Amino acid sequence: MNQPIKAYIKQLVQEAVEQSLSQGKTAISIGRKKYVIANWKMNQNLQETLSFFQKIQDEDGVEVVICPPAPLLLPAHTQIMQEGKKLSLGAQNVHQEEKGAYTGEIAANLVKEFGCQYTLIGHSERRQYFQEDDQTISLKVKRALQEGLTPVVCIGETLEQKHQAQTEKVLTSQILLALEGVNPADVIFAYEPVWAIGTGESASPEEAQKMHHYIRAVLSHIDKKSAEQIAILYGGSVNETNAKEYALMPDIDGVLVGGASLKVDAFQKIITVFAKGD
Ligand SMILES: O=C(CO)COP(=O)(O)O
Repeated sequence: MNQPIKAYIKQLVQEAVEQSLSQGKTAISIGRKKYVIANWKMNQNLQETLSFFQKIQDEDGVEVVICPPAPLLLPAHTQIMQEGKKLSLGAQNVHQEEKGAYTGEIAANLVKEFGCQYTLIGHSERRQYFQEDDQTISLKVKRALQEGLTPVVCIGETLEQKHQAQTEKVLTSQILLALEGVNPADVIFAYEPVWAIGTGESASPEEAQKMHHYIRAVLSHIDKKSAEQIAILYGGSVNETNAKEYALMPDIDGVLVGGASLKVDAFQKIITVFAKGD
């Protein structure tokens, strides 16, 4: 990273920390749309998917998005249409190019055609196992928007970065690079501390709120109005028992759920928590 960007990030971190500390609470915490998003990762087969969509119920006041593995998008879409439910679909990843010789990759326009309105971008598992860096993620965000998909950009620090007190710096850099050349209002962010994913060790609601507030403070440096509107979701070991505590936090606008989204009953309870509000 070049020096001017580094200096800019440092200045942003300082200002955002000060703003975050001085306000304590975000002024505008109501009126934002709520989201409950399921990330099935590489789980569920066709039969399990059809059965899930038969059983799961939409609820007013919350946008429910399911992100199944790519080959299950079309059957899921068909099932949702048949059931007439208000459920949305998201891809777990899309490629940054429109089309071409990229064996095994997934085109954004194709998932859109298969009924997706959303796509996850930059999940930590993509960053870790598929070497996705912030530059690639930035291109993917642009591609998703070009194809009419809403990107759900995943950001978060590793355990090592947390221990080195790097969290704010990491998040700031991830946010700035993801939003390069993009209208922030078109994006959803998911704060997923890497150390909390699939470990059963979730960030406490207070800890998550603090980071969400920080993320919103960084966003307000880019565009104050958008920052008040952007949904910031928490992800990392969310389940039907702890969801309520996150829902009570003013800067947490929903959750991105892995393991607990595979079980209809658990996931339905999480939807209800966010539909009812606090
Ligand atoms: O990675 C996640 C969602 O994208 C979180 O996974 P878990 O809910 O299984 O921790």
